[in-house]
Amino acid sequence: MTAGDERTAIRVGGESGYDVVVGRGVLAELGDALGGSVKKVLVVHPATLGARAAALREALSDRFEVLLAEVPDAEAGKRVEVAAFCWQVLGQADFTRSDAIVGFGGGAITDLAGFVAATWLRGVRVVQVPTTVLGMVDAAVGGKTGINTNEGKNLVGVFHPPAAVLCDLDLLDTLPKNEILAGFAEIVKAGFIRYPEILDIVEADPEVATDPATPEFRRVVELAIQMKADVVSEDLTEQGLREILNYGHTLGHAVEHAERYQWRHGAAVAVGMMFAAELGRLSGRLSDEVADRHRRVLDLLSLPTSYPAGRWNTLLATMQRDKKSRAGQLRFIVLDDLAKPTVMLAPDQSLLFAAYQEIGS
Ligand SMILES: NC(=O)c1ccc[n+]([C@@H]2O[C@H](COP(=O)([O-])OP(=O)(O)OC[C@H]3O[C@@H](n4cnc5c(N)ncnc54)[C@H](O)[C@@H]3O)[C@@H](O)[C@H]2O)c1
Ligand SMILES: O=C(O)C(=O)C[C@@H](O)[C@H](O)[C@H](O)COP(=O)(O)O
Ligand SMILES: [Zn+2]
Repeated sequence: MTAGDERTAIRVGGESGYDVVVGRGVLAELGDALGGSVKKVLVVHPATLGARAAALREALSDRFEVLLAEVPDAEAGKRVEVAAFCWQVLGQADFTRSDAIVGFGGGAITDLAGFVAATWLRGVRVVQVPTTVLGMVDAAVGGKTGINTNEGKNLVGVFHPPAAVLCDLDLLDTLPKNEILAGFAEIVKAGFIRYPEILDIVEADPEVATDPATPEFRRVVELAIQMKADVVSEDLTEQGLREILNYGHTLGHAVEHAERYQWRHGAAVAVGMMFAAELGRLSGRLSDEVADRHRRVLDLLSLPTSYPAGRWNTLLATMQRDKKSRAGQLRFIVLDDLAKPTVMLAPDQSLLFAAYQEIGS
């Protein structure tokens, strides 16, 4: 790993291995990443990135026939109607199995584009070009694709690894600060479950850590990607180890659903990690010191650490529908210590409620 400006390639192993490339200007590698046998390319993007998507089409046009699909922003794009719109575009353009899709946007877009690629003709090539911090460190890596339903978050999806992930840090120049901070929730997650060095860097100076121009930013981004790459290399389809990536997500997804997706995913995960830390503390697994560190680090990043106390019943009902719940039993990732995540199966209702009271506002 590097802290400088050069290109880094982080390998994801498994049956169909691929590189996650990080650096400035790496978008120029897209043509090669798509590959020589591809003829047509569909770039899925939100309106915010319309001008950049048009420039991308121009840059690729000497090698490929490039189509653009502008889709609704953020969670509004992760709907079956939007996937159907993309399928229609692919059908009308006679896309074959040797053509490819590019997800060009934040995590919502890469989830949608990956899902469309996984389902079109039972699976075509996808190259992910994440344009948010969250997309780079988490969503675009690992092949988990999906859309939401009225009942909950990511309830429909397929594991479909990308052919490559290009994280061009130049794309972050236009990303608003609150989006950078939301992405840091997943980076902090990587800090708690695998690389405490991330927490040290954020605590040392959160301004420096969250500034895409600094080596500290590059370091935490690469550590988070490395963590995810290692985990999904070992367990693509979440038979075991991969579950740790859900730290903070059981409650986090329920918060997103309760807020009708008006909260950033990262903000909801921040609250979810606070809840998981309290579950760990109250069950006697986690020290006060590590539990308290959650609040300190998330506060430094201006991420939320509490949620209105009266919403428990709604959140509980949504958590029961989460895909981590099995045979009616809730599952949470909790910590025994820093970098020691484990599964807590079917915790007592009174423990859950007590943990929720601790984060209630
Ligand atoms: N598949 C996975 O493993 C995985 C992992 C983590 C999160 N996710 C999913 O990712 C989604 C959240 O991703 P997100 O936080 O990137 O949100 P997002 O995709 O909604 O993007 C956030 C906002 O940033 C804007 N934007 C994107 N790139 C920009 C740029 N370069 N400049 C200016 N604006 C830009 C978008 O238009 C959008 O309004 C959630 O749906 C979550 O479930 C998936
Ligand atoms: O890649 C994973 O696995 C994760 O759990 C990463 C999470 O950050 C991400 O939000 C993921 O989409 C959640 O997965 P889900 O299966 O709980 O929907
Ligand atoms: Zn997440």
